[in-house]
Amino acid sequence: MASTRKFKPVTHVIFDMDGLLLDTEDIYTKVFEELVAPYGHTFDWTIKARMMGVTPQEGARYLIQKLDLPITEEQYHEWCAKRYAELMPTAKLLPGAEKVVRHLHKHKVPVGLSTGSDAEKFNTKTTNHREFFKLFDPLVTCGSDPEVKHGKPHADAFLVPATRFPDKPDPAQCLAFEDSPNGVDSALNAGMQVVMVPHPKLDRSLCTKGTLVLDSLEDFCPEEFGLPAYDS
Ligand SMILES: O=c1[nH]cc([C@@H]2O[C@H](COP(=O)(O)O)[C@@H](O)[C@H]2O)c(=O)[nH]1
Ligand SMILES: [Mg+2]
Repeated sequence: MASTRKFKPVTHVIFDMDGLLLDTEDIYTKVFEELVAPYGHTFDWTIKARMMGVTPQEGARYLIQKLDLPITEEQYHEWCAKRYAELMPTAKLLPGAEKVVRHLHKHKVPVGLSTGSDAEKFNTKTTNHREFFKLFDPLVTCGSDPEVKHGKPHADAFLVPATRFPDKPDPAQCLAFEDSPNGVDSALNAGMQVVMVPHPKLDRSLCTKGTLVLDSLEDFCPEEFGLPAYDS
């Protein structure tokens, strides 16, 4: 059979979370629009594209500085935490997320996760998806993991999870899935191939560096990266 493989074969997979597995980016947009409006600012996709994927600490520093907000980082985090608690548990899994993760897990493909979030916010977001997120090991929350010194777009956001797989794969054996430019940069800096599944509203000129760019996880063909094909 003609090889359906189009890319270098991989043996391990590391998924991003926000905006890739979990539909949280529109919630983030809503929270940040509410945060900046009282100061006469709008939270637009130019700013959002720069923030997606970074740790909460980085995000706070960036937004306060970029819009010269008259609030402290503590006030930013306090306000956001309150709105996340109210809104994030309603986040649904994105189309195709469950299918691809359960398929890889069933075929014993090691599946990890790396999110810019910290452990506390991760728990809030996954309130209604506890069983599903047990499928990921290793699971790295860059915002609170002492080994992650920088986080996305730096390589450590993907190198740290790669080193935590028991069989210690070479980063080139790992395939990353991301929705943000920072996340794609992080995976590429780590020497990994990366499938980008960008938000419909993300400027497509920022989506040119992914090994493969898809509109949805539902369009992913595992065999193109040497992974087990879906059972027909
Ligand atoms: O509009 C935004 N979306 C997302 C983030 C940040 O990106 C992280 C999502 O990371 P990831 O996509 O790697 O799961 C969130 O924890 C948050 O810190 C942000 O600052 N602003
Ligand atoms: Mg993301």
